[in-house]
Amino acid sequence: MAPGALLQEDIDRDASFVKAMHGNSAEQRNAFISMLKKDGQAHRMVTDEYLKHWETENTEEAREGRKAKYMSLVNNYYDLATDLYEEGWAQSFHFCRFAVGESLLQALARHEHYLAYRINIQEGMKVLDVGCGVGRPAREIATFTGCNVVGLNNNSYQIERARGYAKKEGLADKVSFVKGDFMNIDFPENSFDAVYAIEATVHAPSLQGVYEQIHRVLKPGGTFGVFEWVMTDKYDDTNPEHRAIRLGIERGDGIANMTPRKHALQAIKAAGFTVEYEEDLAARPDPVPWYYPLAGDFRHIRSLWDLLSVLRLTTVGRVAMGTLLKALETVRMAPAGTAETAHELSLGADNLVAGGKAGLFTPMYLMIAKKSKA
Ligand SMILES: CC(C)=CCC[C@@H](C)[C@H]1CC[C@H]2C3=C(CC[C@]12C)[C@@]1(C)CC[C@H](O)C[C@@H]1CC3
Repeated sequence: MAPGALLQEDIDRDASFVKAMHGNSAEQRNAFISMLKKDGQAHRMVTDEYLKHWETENTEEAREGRKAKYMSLVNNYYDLATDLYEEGWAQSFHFCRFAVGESLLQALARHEHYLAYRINIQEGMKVLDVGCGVGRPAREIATFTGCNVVGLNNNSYQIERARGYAKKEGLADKVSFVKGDFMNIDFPENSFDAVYAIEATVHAPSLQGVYEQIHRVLKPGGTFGVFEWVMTDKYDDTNPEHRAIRLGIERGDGIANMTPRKHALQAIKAAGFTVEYEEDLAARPDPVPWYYPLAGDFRHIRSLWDLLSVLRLTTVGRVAMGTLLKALETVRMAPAGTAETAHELSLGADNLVAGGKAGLFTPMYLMIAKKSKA
């Protein structure tokens, strides 16, 4: 089956799972309470569905299977992970560089401002955010630049939460959210002045496919900027340890197929873009590495608040969270499968840190690309 071609049964099953599982929990602003308000049986089914994608071995054939099912894989993943992300990290579902003494929230916002600056977003522009999560970057960039952002996302639960936050923050006239598949973007060609994607297009079954869609909806002369998740040039596909890290990241982060950096660069060019700039920002000699909160490196902590936030993200903090969730599951206060999901995310985090430390993986391969004027 061609990437982007979806099985109707997957779409229907996803829609009924979402309705049954989330109920009205998207309206609850506190993510931890949202997590407790899921339907237990539906949550268990979605957890099992997600884990089923990983029953096959670490082969390219198995990846082809996951690529064909990317939509249910990614939707299952975010149906399970969204509340945990918000609770344990922030409403910005991405990594960032850190300046010395900078808090996580400051650094996340700065990373978003940097991309907006690199693609030259100006006041009043119409901008597309591809894979917008619960919309924190869209709200930040709209506020920072005065542009109007449309967030595209295929996860209904995230869309509902994104709309709720925009309304609450009085930004509903500046940002809007549309449910849709980034492999088949449902906007006319030449619709947007600029497009950005922050750590989202890695979920696509084909980078060229998603970049082609972005190219189509971007106005001639417009700029696309992306922070891509890729394996770096140091990654050796014949090395079993490297392959295990790649698979661990894919499984822990809802990714059907993560590709090497060179492939991403070829894909954006093949999609019709002229690449103006490309750089792995993780390769800069920063004093504080991007993975420090997950690695629990206490040398970089500057305040009590930093300590409290980072403690929760370390292996010990993650195990403590898993234990709490298991206890809540036992007394039926948390839906079945919550602790298992937290465990999967935690294993993924260990692989992200291992990949980051070894320089095999980057979540911030920056590409700035233009659509020609003609
Ligand atoms: C999946 C993609 C493409 C991007 C998301 C990047 C990050 C925001 C996440 C990657 C690993 C995540 C983990 C958590 C929060 C969000 C991430 C950092 C937790 C800390 C959430 C709380 C859980 O108990 C443990 C998670 C570990 C992984």
